[in-house]
Amino acid sequence: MLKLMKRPHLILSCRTFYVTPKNNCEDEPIERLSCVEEKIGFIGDGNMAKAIFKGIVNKCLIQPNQVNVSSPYIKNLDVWKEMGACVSTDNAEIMEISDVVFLAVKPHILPEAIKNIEKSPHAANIKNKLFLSILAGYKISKLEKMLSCFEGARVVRLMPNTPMMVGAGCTAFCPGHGVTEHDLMIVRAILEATGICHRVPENIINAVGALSGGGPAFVYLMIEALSDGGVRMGMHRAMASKFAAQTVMGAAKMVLETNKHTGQLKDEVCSAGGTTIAGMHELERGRVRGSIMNAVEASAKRADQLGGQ
Ligand SMILES: NC(=O)C1=CN([C@@H]2O[C@H](COP(=O)(O)OP(=O)(O)OC[C@H]3O[C@@H](n4cnc5c(N)ncnc54)[C@H](OP(=O)(O)O)[C@@H]3O)[C@@H](O)[C@H]2O)C=CC1
Ligand SMILES: O=C(O)[C@@H]1CCC=N1
Repeated sequence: MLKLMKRPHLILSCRTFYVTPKNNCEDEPIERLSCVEEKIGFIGDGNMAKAIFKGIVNKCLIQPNQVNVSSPYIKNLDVWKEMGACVSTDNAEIMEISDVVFLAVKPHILPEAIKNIEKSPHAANIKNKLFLSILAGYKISKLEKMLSCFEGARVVRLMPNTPMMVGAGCTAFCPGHGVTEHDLMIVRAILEATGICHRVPENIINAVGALSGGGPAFVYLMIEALSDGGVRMGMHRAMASKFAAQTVMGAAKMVLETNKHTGQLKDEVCSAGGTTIAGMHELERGRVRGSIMNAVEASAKRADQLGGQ
């Protein structure tokens, strides 16, 4: 609260929530910001950076001109300029002019992306930055070591997903050393404006990445397969795809809003001797459950490899 006294505009825009801690969650009662005044930078301008940008701008948490973005090819940054962001091919410049810096490159690119920044003329002004890493696999200790050349650098490791773009994201985060209460307020403001988030211990972040970080891809495959099945049985593609997506969204809402066990919800659809149980039998024969569990396990193990653990 002491820090907020110096920032009266933030006190005016605070709401207080309490999130009940659950297994694997380390959520704390904390004041919430309804707008973020800091400059937000993205090192890397790919799919995930765009999803976060669109998600927070759509919710008016920030204005587009608060955002700075860098990546190697100026032509690729035109789309960001059109959206109102400030762009550069110089990662050091974007770090200098931003308060909060998303590290949004592919994991194997990070060393190259920050390699020469220390020697750049901008380096002296890269102080007291909050770095938000969305990189799969990279441990906080490794990131803190890589960024230790920047005075006052703090790191929060996040595992987001692309549905943040449409306000339906799902992110776990884990703060590193020296992260302040105000840093956490910024992190929560960004993540809650774009979906749900929970603070977790770092040792489960790779599991989260496998389930919800990459999970949308698994679900798109399922939607496509449902749609293909509908087409095979005579539906037109456009209708089949729309019905498949709406069905997945409806089923997800039932799980989230009825509080019923998924097994019970499944039983409520399967009539005795009916149509759905005939389809369920095929899915079980195809070992769909085991395949999905294996997919999550393989993704989590790959994240361990990417992080060199
Ligand atoms: N996609 C997802 O659903 C999720 C991704 N993540 C993580 O997010 C990170 C980014 O993934 P994603 O957005 O999918 O990847 P993308 O490939 O879409 O984006 C990476 C971006 O980094 C740019 N880039 C390449 N080299 C540099 C450099 N030296 N300096 C600055 N920028 C550079 C690329 O530019 P160019 O294309 O011109 O090479 C590209 O725009 C990854 O670490 C991933 O693990 C986490 C959760 C979900
Ligand atoms: O596929 C990947 O490596 C990234 C991390 C989670 C989702 N996409």
